[in-house]
Amino acid sequence: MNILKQLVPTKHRFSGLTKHCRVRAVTKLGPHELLGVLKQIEKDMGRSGGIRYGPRPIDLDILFYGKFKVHSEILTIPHERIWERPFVMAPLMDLLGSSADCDTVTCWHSFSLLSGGLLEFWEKMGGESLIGKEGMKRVLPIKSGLWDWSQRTSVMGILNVTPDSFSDGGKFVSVEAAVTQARLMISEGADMIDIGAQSTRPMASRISAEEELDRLMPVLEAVAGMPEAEGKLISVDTFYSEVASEAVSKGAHLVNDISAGQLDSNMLRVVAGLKVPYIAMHMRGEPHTMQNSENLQYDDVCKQIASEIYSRVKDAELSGIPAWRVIIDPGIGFSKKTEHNLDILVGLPNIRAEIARKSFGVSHAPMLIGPSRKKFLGHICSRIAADERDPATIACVTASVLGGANIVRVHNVRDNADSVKVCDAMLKQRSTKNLS
Ligand SMILES: Nc1ncnc2c1ncn2[C@@H]1O[C@H](COP(=O)(O)OP(=O)(O)OP(=O)(O)O)[C@@H](O)[C@H]1O
Ligand SMILES: Nc1nc2c(c(=O)[nH]1)N=C(CO)CN2
Ligand SMILES: [Mg+2]
Repeated sequence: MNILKQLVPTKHRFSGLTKHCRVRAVTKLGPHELLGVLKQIEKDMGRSGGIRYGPRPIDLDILFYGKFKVHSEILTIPHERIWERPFVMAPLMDLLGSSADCDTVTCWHSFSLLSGGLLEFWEKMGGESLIGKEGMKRVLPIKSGLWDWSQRTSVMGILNVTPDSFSDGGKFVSVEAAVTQARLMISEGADMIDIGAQSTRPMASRISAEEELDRLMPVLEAVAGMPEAEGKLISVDTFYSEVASEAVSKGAHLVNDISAGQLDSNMLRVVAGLKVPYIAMHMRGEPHTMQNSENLQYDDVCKQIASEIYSRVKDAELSGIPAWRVIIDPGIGFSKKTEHNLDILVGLPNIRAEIARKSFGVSHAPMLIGPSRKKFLGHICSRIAADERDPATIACVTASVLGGANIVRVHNVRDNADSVKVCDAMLKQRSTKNLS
């Protein structure tokens, strides 16, 4: 397996009856040497003889080799059957973006013999409409299984164990109160519980990782141990690597980082080692400075958020977190004015389209939206008390799900779960109609 360890699996988010994975990597091996090594790996993994094109434990093929074409008795590059196989094309597309970013990729496009390159070829094959069919779906490895996040929208219930959160500060600090709230949210339909022990509202003063851990751990352990939490996911809302690491060792399944790695230089490396999904949220500055005027300058908010999130995901990849483990979040209320939050809520498809210019893989990442009870809703609806902002939150959740969000982070699970169900039913109806 040595060679596979050297290779960096760039993006793979697909599963079906078989798992299909594409890897883009650098190697010193020549094409025939590489084929020899791949054949040896297949053999070591138990593939011997067997039916051509039939079931097998593993099949390693070379699709492209830089800009080269190879044609020998034992090797043809580009691989001859790329063009007839949606299960090859789909993950291959996720390695690309809509604009070719180097000569090699331009060359791969030219191999398709179409002026629109691989993109046109994929569209002709059926494109995005093939996902969900042909045994292909987008999934995220989580806990011990695969989470098929594209089938329906997930509801993340917020559990703040902070004395100073803007909406529910102080309410769930005791372990009993926190467990009761987690149990209630699960009974109301929460798929995940996001536990946070540090308030990140504007101007919140920062507490240390030690203090955060002291607040978090008793609650996390109690929630993780609840029989009702069986089959549910627990995320930890933290920007500290130490907290993320400790929390995952005690039962958290994913890390939710409002800073996308910018507030703790060890965060990305640590999360890479934890091998759990990572929520990378867009924010400029830190909670103390995010609403400063320099952090609120946008020409085109969706475009800039897309490009800034993409940079964070790229950093995460370079630190060892594969892009397919990343969940993206445009960060409602973080370094945003009311108008920016509204631009995001109506512009989620634009954010994805903008990311797609760089990487189809990242543009198809699960997207989380967290508008719950935020201040801009208070401004729009003249609701000073945060817990009066639930109807306004539902409006945002509705727009988000219809715009392509896959996870909504909310305080009031009961009412938002209904909104999500209706939106999912509408989306299903829309896709059925598009097919007919
Ligand atoms: N680009 C390529 N990548 C891998 N093998 C190739 C390539 N071009 C030609 N071959 C040859 O094809 C032979 C059979 O391939 P393999 O054993 O992978 O069959 P298969 O897996 O049933 O077919 P496929 O990979 O198309 O599904 C290999 O031994 C190899 O010599
Ligand atoms: N991923 C994510 N995490 C958060 C968010 C949010 O919008 N997204 N909002 C918060 C403040 O309420 C705290 N944490
Ligand atoms: Mg093969």
